[in-house]
Amino acid sequence: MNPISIWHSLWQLIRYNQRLYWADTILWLFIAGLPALPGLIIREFFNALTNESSFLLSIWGWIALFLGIGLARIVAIFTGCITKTQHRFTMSSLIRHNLLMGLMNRPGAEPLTDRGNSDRSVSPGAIISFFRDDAYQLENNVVFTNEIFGEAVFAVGSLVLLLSINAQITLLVFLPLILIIIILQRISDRLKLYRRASRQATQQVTSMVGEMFSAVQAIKVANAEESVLARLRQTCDRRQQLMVRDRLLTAILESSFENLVSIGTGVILLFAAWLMRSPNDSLSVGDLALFIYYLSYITNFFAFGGEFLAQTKQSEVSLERMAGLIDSEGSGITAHHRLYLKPIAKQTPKLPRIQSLPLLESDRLQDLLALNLTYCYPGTNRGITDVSLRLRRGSFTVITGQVGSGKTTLLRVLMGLLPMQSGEIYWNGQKVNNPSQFFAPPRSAYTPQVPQLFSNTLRENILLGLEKSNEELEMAIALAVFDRDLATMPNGLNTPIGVKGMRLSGGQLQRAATARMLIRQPDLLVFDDLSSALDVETEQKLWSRLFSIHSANPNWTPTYLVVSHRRSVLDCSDRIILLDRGRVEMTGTFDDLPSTYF
Ligand SMILES: Nc1ncnc2c1ncn2[C@@H]1O[C@H](COP(=O)(O)OP(=O)(O)OP(=O)(O)O)[C@@H](O)[C@H]1O
Repeated sequence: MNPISIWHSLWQLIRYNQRLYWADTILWLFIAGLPALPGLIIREFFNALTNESSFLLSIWGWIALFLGIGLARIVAIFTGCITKTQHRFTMSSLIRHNLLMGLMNRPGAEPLTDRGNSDRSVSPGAIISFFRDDAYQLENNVVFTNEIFGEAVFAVGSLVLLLSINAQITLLVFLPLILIIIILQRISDRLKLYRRASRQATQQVTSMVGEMFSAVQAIKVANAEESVLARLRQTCDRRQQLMVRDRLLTAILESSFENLVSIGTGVILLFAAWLMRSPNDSLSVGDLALFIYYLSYITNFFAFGGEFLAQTKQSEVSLERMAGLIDSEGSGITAHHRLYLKPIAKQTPKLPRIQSLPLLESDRLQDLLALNLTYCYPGTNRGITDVSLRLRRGSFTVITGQVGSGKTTLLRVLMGLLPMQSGEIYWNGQKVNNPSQFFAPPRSAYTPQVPQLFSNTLRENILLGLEKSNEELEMAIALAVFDRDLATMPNGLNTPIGVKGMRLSGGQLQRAATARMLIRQPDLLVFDDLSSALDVETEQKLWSRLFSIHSANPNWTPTYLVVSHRRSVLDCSDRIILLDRGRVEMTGTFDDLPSTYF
């Protein structure tokens, strides 16, 4: 994988909305540049006092001129705030969008890891620090570029002006710059090291808070409140130390740059004063005033530039972290995608409709072949090895085996939810190169042992943004044997089901997830052990409704792949795959199962 270039990434971000970027840049040029005008006025004013200027104004004229410039700057600042806010929001939205898309495109059951941190696993709680802090860091860095651009333009202008007044003194301004560059070079590794450590410490805290909240019951049952809190305190203390170290280094650097340029300015002015005392001095009082005024433009730019470079080093850490999380190059974080944000003074664009397009006839499942699928969980020899299977259109295949024999792993590898380490999958004879994107509705749908539902209404959970008629919704609910349960809910489909569906029973959760699956009318229906949450009668009813799909709807011929231990399910299967310690022990029918199985 190519190393990530922060400069290239910043350029990619700048290019995303160039109109907005340049509008903001021009406004910030005004904001940075308007204070330069008083410098010229000051020169004329002082020269007028010593009769060296032909630009004569009354005292009110001078005041009006200053006020006019001040007013223009206020207007520029207000307008600049609008463009700046929009630009900031656009930048962080793009980064967060890409981060989210990267996470969505990963094999869904693979644990999240931080490649930049020895492949340590990242808990869902810790993701916050990537989305919040790292995205913000990059956003800050991009918007800094147009401010620094404005500063640079005026610094160069000032430099030219000062060189024309006195080149000797002007060249002295480069002394602080040289020192700033030396300091930055020496400190850049440490800057990155401290930033990485503080980000990881934040990640540990958010991760622990997330785990604690999702395990409140377990903590209480174990009477472990004190020790969990002590551990949290320890993690927070460590974060505090690392954050202080990181912030302190940044603050020391910033103040060093500012002090360096201030001291440099002092030295230059002393030198200028000394020059003015010499008999062949060519510096007028107005020139000196102008010199003092414009000198700060150049020196401030150096201090600002130093801070910008230090910030860029820290952004490099953020970029590496985010790219490591989604296992992509840095370009994945800054890739251009449409965002549907509200533009300034325009209506918010409409989001595209989510439609489930029917499969082409040629794409419908006729034959699914998986050859030698192998996957071992990281750091273990557990998982599945060399598992092959074949599914024909309309068939009913059951995967069975002892607890821990690899049934769930096999389904996940086949569906692309875990990345296979070796093996091949063919859909109608065509090789499937990216199972995680291929095995999705309307080709296939999967209900895991513990389905994930969201804190929303039942309708939203089943549709997940899909546009379907009420009849289709009702049909999917009836097929999933959820109709009776629904009839007892006063708000029907508009019933909120609570966080992760906690207001539903285990069986209701599983059947709601089944309805979510069926409304998409997939060709391949994959279930992981429905019997874990359903009683025998409900499960039987569910199977009889699922098997009636084709007769009720001849355009839909589902193929079934299920994990089950239940005799009744095994008995009506076309094919059984018996797994043992991650390998296929037997492929056959119910009668072929070894007598020791039951
Ligand atoms: N995330 C994981 N990390 C490490 N090992 C795992 C992980 N998940 C499962 N395993 C191990 O992989 C093996 C297969 O697990 P799997 O969940 O596929 O079995 P299973 O047959 O579906 O079990 P069950 O009948 O309990 O659902 C087991 O030995 C299990 O301990």
